[in-house]
Amino acid sequence: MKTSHHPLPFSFLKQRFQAFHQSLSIFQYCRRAIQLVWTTDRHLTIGLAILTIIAGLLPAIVAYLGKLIVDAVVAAAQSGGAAWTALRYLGLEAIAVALLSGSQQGISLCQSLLRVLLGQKVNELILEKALTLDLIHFEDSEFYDKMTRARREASTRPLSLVGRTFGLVKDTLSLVTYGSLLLQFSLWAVLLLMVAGIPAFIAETRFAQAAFRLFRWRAPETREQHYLETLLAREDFAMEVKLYQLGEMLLNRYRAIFQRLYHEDRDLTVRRSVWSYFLSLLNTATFYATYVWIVLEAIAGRISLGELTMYLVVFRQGQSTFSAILTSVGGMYEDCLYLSNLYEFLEEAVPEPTGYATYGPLPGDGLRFEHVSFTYPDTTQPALKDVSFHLRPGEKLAIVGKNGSGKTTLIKLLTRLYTPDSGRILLDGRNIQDWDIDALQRRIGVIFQNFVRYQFTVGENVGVGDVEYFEEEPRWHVATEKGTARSFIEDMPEGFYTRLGRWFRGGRELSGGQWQKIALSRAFMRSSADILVLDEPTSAVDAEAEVEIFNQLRSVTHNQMAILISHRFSTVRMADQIMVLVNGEILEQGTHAELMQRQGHYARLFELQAAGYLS
Ligand SMILES: Nc1ncnc2c1ncn2[C@@H]1O[C@H](COP(=O)(O)OP(=O)(O)OP(=O)(O)O)[C@@H](O)[C@H]1O
Repeated sequence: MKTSHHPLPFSFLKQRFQAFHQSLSIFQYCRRAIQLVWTTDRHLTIGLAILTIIAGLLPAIVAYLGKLIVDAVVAAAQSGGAAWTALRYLGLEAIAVALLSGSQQGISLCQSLLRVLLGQKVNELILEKALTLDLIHFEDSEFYDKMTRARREASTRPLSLVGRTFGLVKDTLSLVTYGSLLLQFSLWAVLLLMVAGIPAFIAETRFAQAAFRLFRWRAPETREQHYLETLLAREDFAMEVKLYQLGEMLLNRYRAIFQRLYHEDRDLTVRRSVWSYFLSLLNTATFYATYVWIVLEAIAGRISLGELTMYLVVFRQGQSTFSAILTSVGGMYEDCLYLSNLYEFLEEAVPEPTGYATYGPLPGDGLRFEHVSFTYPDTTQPALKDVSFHLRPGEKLAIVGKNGSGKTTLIKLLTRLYTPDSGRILLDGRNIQDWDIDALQRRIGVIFQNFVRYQFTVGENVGVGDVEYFEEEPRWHVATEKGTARSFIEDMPEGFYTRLGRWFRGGRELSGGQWQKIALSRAFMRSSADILVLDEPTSAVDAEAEVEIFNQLRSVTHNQMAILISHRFSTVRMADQIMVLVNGEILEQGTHAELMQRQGHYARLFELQAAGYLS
């Protein structure tokens, strides 16, 4: 016996329904886009709404006036009466048409203004969000893609969505008024009008989904393309790209990515346009079928000549309005998908600030690392293992170790750019995680190896060390004096007001060592800081300048703690404590004399370097 059990169709239907429901839920972004526009500029939004309603109602009025004109003309011609009635209608129609084009112009004016404001607003939102993020986010490529996607498209999408939403309202109003005129002819004609457009709508939505999927998949390729563009077109890369003759190779890579993306794009665009043509044929067929019908009705004398013209206009325009509505909905779907990406980025969870303390229970205790370990996300090898040390106010600590031994990582943990996996870092007896992040960072002046070369003036390049006093020239003087940069700055034609870098007109380039002195001055700018961290601050300066910098460092930082990372043992030896890191672990720790006496790793490296200098 056969049982008629059909689980398949049911689950299939359920699946389709869920997919449909999911498709609809994407439209929640319309509300958010309108909110966004509303908060951007209320007046323009209200103006846009009013003009939209006017532009929606007028076309049907024009069509109706057209009918009145034809009927009045026919009546006047048949009875030989005056032409006044027809001319009056004609005048009214002219006014209505003028109003219609005025309202359309107004809509495009409001939209142009809103586009600029909205683009700025969304970009600001994205940048504000970027400010709140952790360094970990920036190093996460998936997250980075999300941000790139958000920045690339989303600043134009919200307005497009709002424009389409308003367009939809306008078209719907027109359609309802057309429909009520057409209803006098036949309910079937109204239904025909609607049914013929539905396939086009389904096709549009599908293609919109496909386009968005492509856009999402492609984020890494697009990012690579941007990166190649930067390599090829930016001044700081130009020298190496030229000397190694990388240009052609990079350009070929750039082209190859373009070709791949273009082929995918082309396939989708071709398919979209073929479908759209065939579906429009369906519309044309419906139109002519109805045309025949209306003409036959007119010949049979069941409708007037004026009605004939009005129905034809209404049907043709109704049909195009209806497909415009469907296309808007398809386009809105696409916009919403893009916007979902923007909001996904804006709503990315931001770590809550953990601490609020602005001072510690043991002022004067200095800095302590207690069994600190840390592994970078997505890596297995710990970058730091069980690191402990104590640095008292006024003491100088030098860290030495091979490349990749964890020196910079230690600084990143101290400045809370990352959080240790285990162990504690204490400042004035309080865990730095419990400190208010701003208060903590104000106490630390850092220069990293890859410090930023801002394309600002010299003074501002120093000033960024303490934003509170960013533009205070006397402070620039003090800081550059300490950083041994003052003399060469004063030799420049515009002194502290010389613009650095080549991006802007009149910019001047500095040598590597000069830049390093600027960065050093930047760290000294933070006069409230009592921990000074210098990550290879002298790698690019000459030997004489190095001695000067360190004598300076000693004399100007006698109350401050300093952590110095350096590969030059001639400067390292001047520190109160020296720490040797190997694979993230402390191998040796002590003063220069102690470590030399131990005849260990440090002593060996020191002698090796001294021999190098002597030979
Ligand atoms: N952002 C990061 N993500 C993952 N791993 C990292 C990251 N930064 C550094 N590392 C790894 O952590 C280890 C320690 O790096 P760190 O930058 O602390 O070394 P370093 O001692 O400062 O080296 P150098 O002398 O070359 O400046 C290295 O193995 C490095 O590959």
